[in-house]
Amino acid sequence: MSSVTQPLPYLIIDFDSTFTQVEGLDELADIALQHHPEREKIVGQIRALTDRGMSGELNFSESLKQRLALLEARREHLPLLVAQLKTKVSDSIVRNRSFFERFRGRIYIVSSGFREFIEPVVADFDIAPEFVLANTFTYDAGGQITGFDPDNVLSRDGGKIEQLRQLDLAGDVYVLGDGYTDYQMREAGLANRFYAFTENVARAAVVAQADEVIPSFDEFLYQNKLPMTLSYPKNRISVLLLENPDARAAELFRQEGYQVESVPGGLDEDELVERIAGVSILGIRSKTQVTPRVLEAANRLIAVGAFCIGTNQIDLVGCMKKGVAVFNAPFSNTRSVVELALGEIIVLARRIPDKNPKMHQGEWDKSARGSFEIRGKKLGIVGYGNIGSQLSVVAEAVGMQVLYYDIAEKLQLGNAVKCRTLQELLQQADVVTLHVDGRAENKNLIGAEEFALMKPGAIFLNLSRGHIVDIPALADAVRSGHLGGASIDVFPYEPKTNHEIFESELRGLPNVLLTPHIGGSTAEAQRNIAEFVPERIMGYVNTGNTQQSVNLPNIQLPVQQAHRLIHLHANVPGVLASINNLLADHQVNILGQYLKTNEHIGYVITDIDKEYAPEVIGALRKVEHTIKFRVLY
Ligand SMILES: NC(=O)C1=CN([C@@H]2O[C@H](COP(=O)(O)OP(=O)(O)OC[C@H]3O[C@@H](n4cnc5c(N)ncnc54)[C@H](O)[C@@H]3O)[C@@H](O)[C@H]2O)C=CC1
Ligand SMILES: O=C(O)C(=O)COP(=O)(O)O
Repeated sequence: MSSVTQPLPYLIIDFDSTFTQVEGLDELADIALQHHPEREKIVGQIRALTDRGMSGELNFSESLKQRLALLEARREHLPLLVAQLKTKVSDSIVRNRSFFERFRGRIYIVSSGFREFIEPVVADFDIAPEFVLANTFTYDAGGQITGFDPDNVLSRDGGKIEQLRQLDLAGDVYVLGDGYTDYQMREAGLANRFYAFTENVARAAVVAQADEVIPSFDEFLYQNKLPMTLSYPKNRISVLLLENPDARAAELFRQEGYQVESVPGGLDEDELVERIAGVSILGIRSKTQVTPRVLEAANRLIAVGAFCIGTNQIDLVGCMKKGVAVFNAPFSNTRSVVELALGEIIVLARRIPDKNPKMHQGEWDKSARGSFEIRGKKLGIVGYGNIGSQLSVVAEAVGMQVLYYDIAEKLQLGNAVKCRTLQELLQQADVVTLHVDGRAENKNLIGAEEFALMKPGAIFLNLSRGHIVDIPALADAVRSGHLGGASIDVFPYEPKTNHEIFESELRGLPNVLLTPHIGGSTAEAQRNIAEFVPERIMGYVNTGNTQQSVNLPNIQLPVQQAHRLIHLHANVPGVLASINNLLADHQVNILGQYLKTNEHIGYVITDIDKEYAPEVIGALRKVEHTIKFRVLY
């Protein structure tokens, strides 16, 4: 509920690459040269000239003259251009359309572009022709654009300065633009402030001169306490991505208007403590530990995205108590792990890990010794969750008999047989594969005793978490020949980057297949994860929806009505009553309310009418036991 406290300054807004995402003349060239054999070359030349003009490298009228000469455009191309530009208005301008309508008469478009295409585009935003100051084209008798009206001040060097001087505006003047000529109005003392608008293009020479750099129009409105469509500028949401999630993740966050930074590889605790201040969204994979110390240093964290399945690396309760939502991708790489597990079972059953290196050394070792089919063999799945149960289906399809053991009651798929104890499973299975989650209690779930229970010659797989298996005990079981082979994808310590050496006593053991934690590393899985997690996080930021959050009470919310109050609080009696009493005292009309609690926190969402006194918000922030509070509109 921002309210305008002072008269709006005059806003001088540039058109090309500010009001719209693109340069009008570049687009016109695209249209006019559509069937020209050298179209790409000429469009490229025009773009280069635009850039040189915008960054101050080439004087403006020269750049304009050269561009128009290359253009070969005609009058009938202009309606096409206008239609195209209407679809390319900058997102944050479109979002705040009502601002332009409300402040009609205070906003000028001052542009070295051309009135013929600017006027109809900005008319949709209630900007009248007399508030558009721009060049005009000249045409020959046949309708070909021949140049520009040289009497127009805007066609000359320093044209914007002269134009603004002629306007002689009384009161504060703020200029918003992406080009050097926009800054020059401020330099000439005709504007009080220059805002470099970087939503579409950021030019270093321009940014360097700006009073403020605004990655969106929302940011301008927010800084000046002006009414805006969003409750918070998205460009203020900063994302830190670690461990190389698929590039699609950064792309989606950027499209949303967030500021994204990526660090290849992982960061250790100290490094992350250093980096986390100011970060709103942290994206990690299985390696990065989000510890209590990291959370203590996280002063703006809204959400953590685990771009994987496992979340044992995250202090989930600590996040919850801080009101930080954690989301993962619970099924995006399930199939990838299953396929790898199945392949490994076959590869180990044929002793390929021994045979393959020999072949590379030139040694021909043809023999059936120790090799067997997997058809009819017993596969023991420990942990019958999403991966375990999917593997069960696929393994039966290739003729294996499936046994499983899970601490939770699970739906038995196909002909799988449930074991009542882990020991029962270990004693019967020809192949034992681990798919439990990485909870701390599972540390060393499989050690010397468990290996001893397995059948002689049994094959063992771990694609779950490294700490589940006692590695020295596994190495002994392989060395002694008790195990027929093993395939290990996850390790108690895993290198932070691809440049670090992998150390393990499993290296060099017979019929042992070692993989660098790649169970979920397929193009399909990584792409799916990179879409799934950002979508959940952006949904949470935009609507408060916590569905599929792994640590906050899950509420799937209906479409927001008017304004939405989002309140996370310690789960102690009386908080909901305090909120509702406060709303009642201020006569706020509640349109809908949704509450869910768990043992630590309560999550309450209240949709209210738009009309309320602004002090309600301040009072709600102060409700005792509040962890996080925000308003969405
Ligand atoms: N190698 C890799 O690249 C990947 C590894 N993973 C790991 O696989 C794990 C499992 O993934 P999902 O099947 O999706 O998880 P899930 O949560 O659906 O299944 C885990 C199952 O293990 C059971 N469980 C936990 N502790 C147990 C124990 N001590 N004994 C028997 N059962 C136990 C749970 O009750 C649950 O049914 C993940 O938590 C992750 O650590 C996941 C994806 C890729
Ligand atoms: O999904 C998981 O839990 C995994 O173990 C995969 O982890 P990663 O994304 O490869 O670090």
